[in-house]
Amino acid sequence: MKTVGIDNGLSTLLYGSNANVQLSVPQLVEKVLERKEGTLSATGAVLATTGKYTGRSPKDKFIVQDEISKDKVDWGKVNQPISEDVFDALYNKVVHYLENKDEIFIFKGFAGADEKYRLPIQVINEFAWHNLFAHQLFIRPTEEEVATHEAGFSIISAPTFKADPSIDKTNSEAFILVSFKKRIILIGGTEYAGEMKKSIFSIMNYLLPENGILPMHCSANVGREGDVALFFGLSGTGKTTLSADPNRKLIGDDEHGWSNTGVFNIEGGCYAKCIGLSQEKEPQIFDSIRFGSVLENVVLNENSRIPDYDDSSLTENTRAAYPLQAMNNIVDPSVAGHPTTIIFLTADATGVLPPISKLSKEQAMFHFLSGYTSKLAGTERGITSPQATFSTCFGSPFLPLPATTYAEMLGKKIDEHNVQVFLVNTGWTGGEYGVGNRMKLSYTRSMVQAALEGELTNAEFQPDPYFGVNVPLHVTGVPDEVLQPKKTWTSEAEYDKKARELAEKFKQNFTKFQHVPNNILALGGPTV
Ligand SMILES: Nc1ncnc2c1ncn2[C@@H]1O[C@H](COP(=O)(O)OP(=O)(O)O)[C@@H](O)[C@H]1O
Ligand SMILES: C=C(OP(=O)(O)O)C(=O)O
Ligand SMILES: [Mn+2]
Repeated sequence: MKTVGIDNGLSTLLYGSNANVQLSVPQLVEKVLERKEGTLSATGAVLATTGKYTGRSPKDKFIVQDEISKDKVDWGKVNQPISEDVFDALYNKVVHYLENKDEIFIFKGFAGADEKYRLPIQVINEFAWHNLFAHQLFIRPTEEEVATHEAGFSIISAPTFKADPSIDKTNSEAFILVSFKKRIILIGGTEYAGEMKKSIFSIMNYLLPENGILPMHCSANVGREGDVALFFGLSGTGKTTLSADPNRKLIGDDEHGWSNTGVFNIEGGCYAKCIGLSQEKEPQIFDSIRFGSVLENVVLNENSRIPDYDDSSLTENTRAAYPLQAMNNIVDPSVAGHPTTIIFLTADATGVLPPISKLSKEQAMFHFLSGYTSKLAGTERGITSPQATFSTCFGSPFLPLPATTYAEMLGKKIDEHNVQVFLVNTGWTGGEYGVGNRMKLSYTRSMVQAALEGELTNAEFQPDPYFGVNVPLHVTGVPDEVLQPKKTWTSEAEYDKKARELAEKFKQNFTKFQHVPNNILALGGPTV
């Protein structure tokens, strides 16, 4: 990908005497312990807590509105504008702040596993553990690549620098600012490491389409026959969990690009939610949490240093960050062919969407643009129980361009490669949130397996009475009644009421897509 070398006054940070450049994992672990930023778990993972900000803070995220971004970005609540002056003033303060620290940490690497499209990035951190996170999550360069590395985008992260909204014109003490002109992401006031990875994803969502590549908020894996599957979904819907499959090689757990030759991971590591994690239910993830992994807001037993994954006292959004290489079943480098199956994951808190259904082309476009799901507890600030949301492309917080840009690209690719698309509800069953329960993970896994291994190709289907999507009557490993939401509710009348309400919400939400062809709603939307 085309890149520009940036200096932008960064040289005082990059070449300052306090700069620790490209430390190795063990060196970073030592730094974390020496600086008392974190502690060590029984398996050698580094544990850090993040204080007040234990999830992303969307209200504190801004994009600089300048001549480059002005007419491209889909401005609004997700992509809030700030002026160049505001950015520059904060930028100068943060650089000055970091110049005066005893030590800072710099990682150079890449975003994008396909060498043709990769973006050289550098991450400049106040915290050693954040730099370790960058090392684990982004793509590591070889020694030769470091020597010639010229960053095309930089993250500067100074969590202990707090903005003053009245002077700095931010929303709070925390800020995540992106300048496409200066090619800088400036983060302050928050210690949540996820801001770094998701802001690189956000800029890739801006840059990749310029090269004809579709960026996607999805996980990806590949089966024995080379069959690639994508799992789109908002946070907590199961991208990471369901893509870690002993029968399939992992490509990546969260962010991918789809080029003319196939899909590639944007990252080099995974960032798994680990609340309730157990070796029995999620062995691949559990066993990847080893030396140098980062555990964020996980509580350890004081003595044994064994993580208590059931402890949500710091947040529901506890996380583990580890490199792909920590898993034993991966594609390396994370590049593969065109997908044959796409799964849209939704966590429906109303419990009316069927747990698995097959979508027509129009239904696929309708559901991709709708992006109906729930925000689950913890990932975003202020969310403490599932909250229904329509998140375009199953990733609206990360999309600088209009949703239709991505949807049109996806539609073309689905046609061109004859991809089958399923909608999988990993959310509630037997009633809405509070009454019913979350779908059993083992059932969801069986449904996914059926979709990926051809069991559903010639299966018997019945259209859902409200959404028209095709629901299979049988799936190996799943009781038949689980497949029909109505049969799982104690009151059929209650189910009908909720389903109708949700269908209405879908239609209401879709009115925002004025320029989308009518047949998408007519043929792809609710049937009531
Ligand atoms: N039926 C289900 N399908 C997928 N995940 C489930 C299911 N039921 C519970 N979970 C839990 O929900 C969480 C999904 O998180 P994760 O896979 O990290 O989501 P994402 O990667 O999309 O953010 C995990 O903690 C997983 O154990
Ligand atoms: C890290 C995040 O998402 P995911 O759960 O999809 O990894 C996030 O949304 O901050
Ligand atoms: Mn994930």
